[in-house]
Amino acid sequence: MAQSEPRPDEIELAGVAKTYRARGDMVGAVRGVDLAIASGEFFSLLGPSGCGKTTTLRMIAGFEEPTDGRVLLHGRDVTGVPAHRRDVNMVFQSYALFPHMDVFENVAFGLRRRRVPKGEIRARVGAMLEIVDLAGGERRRRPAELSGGQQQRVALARALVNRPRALLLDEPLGALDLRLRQAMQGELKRIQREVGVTFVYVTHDQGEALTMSDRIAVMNEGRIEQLGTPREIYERPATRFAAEFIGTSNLLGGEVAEVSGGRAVISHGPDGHVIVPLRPELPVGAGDRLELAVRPEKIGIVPERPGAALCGVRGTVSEVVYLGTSTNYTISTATGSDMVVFAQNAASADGVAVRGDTVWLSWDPRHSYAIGALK
Ligand SMILES: Nc1ncnc2c1ncn2[C@@H]1O[C@H](COP(=O)(O)OP(=O)(O)OP(=O)(O)O)[C@@H](O)[C@H]1O
Repeated sequence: MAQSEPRPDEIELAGVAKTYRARGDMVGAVRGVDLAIASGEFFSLLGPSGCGKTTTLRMIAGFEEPTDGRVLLHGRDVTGVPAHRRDVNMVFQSYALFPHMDVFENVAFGLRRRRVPKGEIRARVGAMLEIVDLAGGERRRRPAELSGGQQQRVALARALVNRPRALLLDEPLGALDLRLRQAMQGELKRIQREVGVTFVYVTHDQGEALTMSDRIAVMNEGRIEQLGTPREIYERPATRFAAEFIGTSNLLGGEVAEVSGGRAVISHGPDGHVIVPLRPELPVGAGDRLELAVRPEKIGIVPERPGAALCGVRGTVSEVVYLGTSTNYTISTATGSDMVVFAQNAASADGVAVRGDTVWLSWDPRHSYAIGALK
């Protein structure tokens, strides 16, 4: 069989920057973003408020023009091409549904405007309402007669019925309460898989990005701090910002006592030590000061000092919070800093430790990751 041509990336940003002028000040909203999103990918832009996610999305849509750099859609340079001539659609947090039209007409609107034949409209809208699970009596209701989640699904159906090559979603679940938001996360993912359209998803919710995305770009102050799969980003955060923004991290630091076999050993307190695998892009020698992180669920609480092959940090239990399936422990360590441990409440884990106990924290060095030099 002949090998198929590699498909061009669906969306490509090359050196894209956006500077706004606001009351005489120049605001660097996006500061040189390079990324390539593949066809059919569920791609998230994740970061805190003001980091430039929405501006990046609006430049892909064509609602904003970059100050610098180029936007390519399906291999074609569309910088300067107006939004309505780009083969992408956007879904807003506010849904922007027509209040006087019922569900069917809201979804059919774009097709009617493009003078698609009536029979085809009926078939396409009907099929789309099936996909978003609104094919029953809801199809004749107006937006005000629908729940938030149902309105969200109408907005989604309306955007997808035009068969865009990519759908851009700006915090689409932001207006929903927690339970509905979690239910809709699963729904959105299912719909995306079913229609096979590229999704670019903006969110400041790390849990949402981790559960839904094929890949995530973590943004901070207009730049991409890290780009990778949810697992890569969670297990190997490249920077202190990524380590702290996504999940909970214990940050430790100190002077490197020894480097061997691609690992650095750092003393911790009078009798503890931490071992950390080194990354090629982060060269470190004995005497350098290094910061590293370890996730709370990777750490075990043990009564005795662990062997030299494991990391071992001594401390006193200062807080125990029982959460049903797990217990969170806070440990004041010998260097005075606090560490957090999440322990599953398995049958064998009953009463691991109580407040005031002196314990050892132990973990496999594979779970320590170096995040940068310490000043
Ligand atoms: N039209 C504008 N004029 C001036 N500054 C703007 C404009 N739009 C956005 N900004 C600024 O650009 C920066 C990035 O904004 P952007 O909306 O892209 O961030 P965001 O990550 O989407 O934030 P949020 O999650 O709060 O929506 C912010 O500092 C914002 O104040």
